[in-house]
Amino acid sequence: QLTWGLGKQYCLVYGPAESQQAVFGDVCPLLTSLLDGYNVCIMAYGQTGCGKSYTMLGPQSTGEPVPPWEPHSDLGVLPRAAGELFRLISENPSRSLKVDVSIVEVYNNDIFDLLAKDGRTAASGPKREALIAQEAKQEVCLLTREPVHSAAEFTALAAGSLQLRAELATSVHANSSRSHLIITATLTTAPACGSPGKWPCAPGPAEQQANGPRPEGSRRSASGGRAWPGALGAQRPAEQVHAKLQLVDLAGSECVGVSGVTGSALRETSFINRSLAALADVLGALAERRGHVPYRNSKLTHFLQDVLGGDAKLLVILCVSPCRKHVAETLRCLGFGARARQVQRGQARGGSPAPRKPR
Ligand SMILES: Nc1ncnc2c1ncn2[C@@H]1O[C@H](COP(=O)(O)OP(=O)(O)OP(=O)(O)O)[C@@H](O)[C@H]1O
Repeated sequence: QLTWGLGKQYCLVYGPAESQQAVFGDVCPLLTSLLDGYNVCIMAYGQTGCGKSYTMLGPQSTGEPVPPWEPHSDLGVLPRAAGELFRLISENPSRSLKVDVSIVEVYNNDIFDLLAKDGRTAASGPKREALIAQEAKQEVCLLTREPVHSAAEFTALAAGSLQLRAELATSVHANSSRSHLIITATLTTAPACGSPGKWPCAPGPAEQQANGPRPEGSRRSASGGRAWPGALGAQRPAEQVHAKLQLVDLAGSECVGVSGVTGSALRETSFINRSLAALADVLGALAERRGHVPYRNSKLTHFLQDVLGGDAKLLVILCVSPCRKHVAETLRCLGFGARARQVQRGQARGGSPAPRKPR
């Protein structure tokens, strides 16, 4: 694995024997930045079967029950980040930070809300496309948001949603993800509703009007009222978005000749490769500081527009195969990382973790 940190622009390299704990050791300072108010995105990119889901989610990336927390276990970035997030929140309870989680997959260039519930039974229903609404002439993606109160709740929610994620056995990987998975934790601060300490507040009539009707079955909660790319719901003015953490497990880039897919799987591969190419195009446009950045060429880049083009802290984890036969894909992956590294971000808004020396 190689990690490219945008903004600070540094690169760390991990060998095959490196532990998940060691990888997270270098990711962890970003959680402090999150609590400091930065938006943070951690994204895994690479060839199919190279360990993206393993790195991001751990061995339970196939939706198996989450093992108990142990620092030396194989837990991935997500459960570790969740643990660190709630540890940091508990250190300063006076800030009254609240965490809501939304989980989507981008499959065949459509966005699916993996937390959408069946309206009547409130149970996980069949996978449902995210609802799009028009708000102030902008498209807003209305997603289900689940409040979580502990790392265990956060991790269990993610593990449950993985069972809905599109997978397929290919000749390269038996559990190949066919979609991009985006897990977003939104941190909000307590609303200013006249009586300090009352949390949560019931929305007032004006606020309800501003929000409009909720999508059926949705438990949409507070949000910053963002436009489509980072857009995670309609605005509730009383609540302030403090920062947003996005964990992105991209579908793997794939050479059709090697993976041997046909039919609908071939169509999926084509969508995956096109969206990854669109992501590379966006990074290329940002790196060259072009006037037009083609975010709208794919739902993936449109959804991630906030973190790609904004002043969020973006960390790209490249997963590459050590096998000689995959050298072409490996070089492509490194090319993506090099492009990401050329993107100049805005000036940091505050203190940021010092980069460690490459190993
Ligand atoms: N560092 C590692 N240690 C042990 N096993 C690993 C490691 N990385 C990956 N694996 C194993 O390799 C297999 C493929 O990994 P994974 O599912 O994470 O690949 P992927 O890059 O997400 O693939 P795809 O893009 O096709 O979904 C899995 O069985 C996983 O458990």
